[in-house]
Amino acid sequence: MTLHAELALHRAGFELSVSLAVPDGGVLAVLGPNGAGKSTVLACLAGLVRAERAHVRLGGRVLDDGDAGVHLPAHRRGVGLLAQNALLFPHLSVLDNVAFAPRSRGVSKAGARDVARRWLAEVEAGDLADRAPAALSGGQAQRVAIARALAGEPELLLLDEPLAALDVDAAPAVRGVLRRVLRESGRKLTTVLVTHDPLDALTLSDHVAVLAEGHIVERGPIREVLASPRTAFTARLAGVNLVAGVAVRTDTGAAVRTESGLLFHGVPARDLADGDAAVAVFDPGAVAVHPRDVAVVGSPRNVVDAVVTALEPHGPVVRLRTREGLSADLTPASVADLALDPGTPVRLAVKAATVFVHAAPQPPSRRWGRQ
Ligand SMILES: Nc1ncnc2c1ncn2[C@@H]1O[C@H](COP(=O)(O)OP(=O)(O)OP(=O)(O)O)[C@@H](O)[C@H]1O
Repeated sequence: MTLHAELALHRAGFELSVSLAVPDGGVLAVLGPNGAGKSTVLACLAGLVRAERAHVRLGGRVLDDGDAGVHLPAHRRGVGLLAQNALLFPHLSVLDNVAFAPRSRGVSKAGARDVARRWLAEVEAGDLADRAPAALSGGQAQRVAIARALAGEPELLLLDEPLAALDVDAAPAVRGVLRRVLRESGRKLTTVLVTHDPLDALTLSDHVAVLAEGHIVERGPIREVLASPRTAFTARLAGVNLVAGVAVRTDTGAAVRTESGLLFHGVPARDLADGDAAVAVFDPGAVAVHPRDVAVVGSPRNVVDAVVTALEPHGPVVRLRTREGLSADLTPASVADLALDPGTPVRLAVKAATVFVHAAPQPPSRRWGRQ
């Protein structure tokens, strides 16, 4: 079922205003920093929190229509919610936990158990049917919780950080199960997934919406959003550098002027206009690191003084992080040659040809100001 939702509410120091659409069978990942409003969006969709302005439609059904005073209770929404923790009923066996949802829809006890067995097999937990929840590992319990959510035959599945509580050994298997049940051909399950983990977003979803301070600041196919990040949050997810400011046209292309007056030169996107909020995006591999006291050779357009804060292994290279928020990738040999340590002052150089300048979202306060 296609989901259309428009939600707005405010709390002390927090305003939420989002509209989102997920096509029939689509998986939308909602990403964003702590406190951005991700769980609040899910709670509104699940009917657990009542937004001040709410229009939510699932296929032909209206779940919320603030103007008409419609607010369906959670149990009448046809929505399955899977949280970080499995939250199984401790006094019921695994089989009866999963059978609970079809039972509540009026299916006979034997029929509900058949449905439960089918779903347990689907999540590779058929052999756990007779266990008590207390006798399950975290990964097993979460698989059972997936089966329980799906046995209710929801039209909309809401996943709130479904892998976050699992250890690194258990998460991949459960991710694999989720991926399979979400992608199963012929199943038209519309899903909204809240996650902090870009890997979950990449492996489980088709589209992504990035939420910041209660507003969607980026959205689109996940690979496109990560390829052209417009906010620091998405840049960090994508592992690239991002410098924010205002677009300035130059003789050779464009630059971003930062709040401190620094100009960052690069190749402009086609739709960029002077004065737009803009970001300069570049790969840590494109950043050359020099000692502070030696003149930079060649003619890179962008030269920034920085101070090393951390050196981290990153595959075959070492990722250098700086107090100024920029990262650079170096070989271990260069780190040794340059005698780099936290606290070392350095000079970073980036060629304009490796920097992409494109429009950024307006800060929420400015957007509000215009409405
Ligand atoms: N029950 C509540 N009562 C009052 N304020 C709340 C409540 N729940 C959340 N908030 C506030 O609403 C804002 C959005 O919180 P929400 O939990 O939706 O963010 P989130 O993006 O899910 O964050 P996280 O990634 O940390 O889980 C935050 O400012 C939070 O402090």
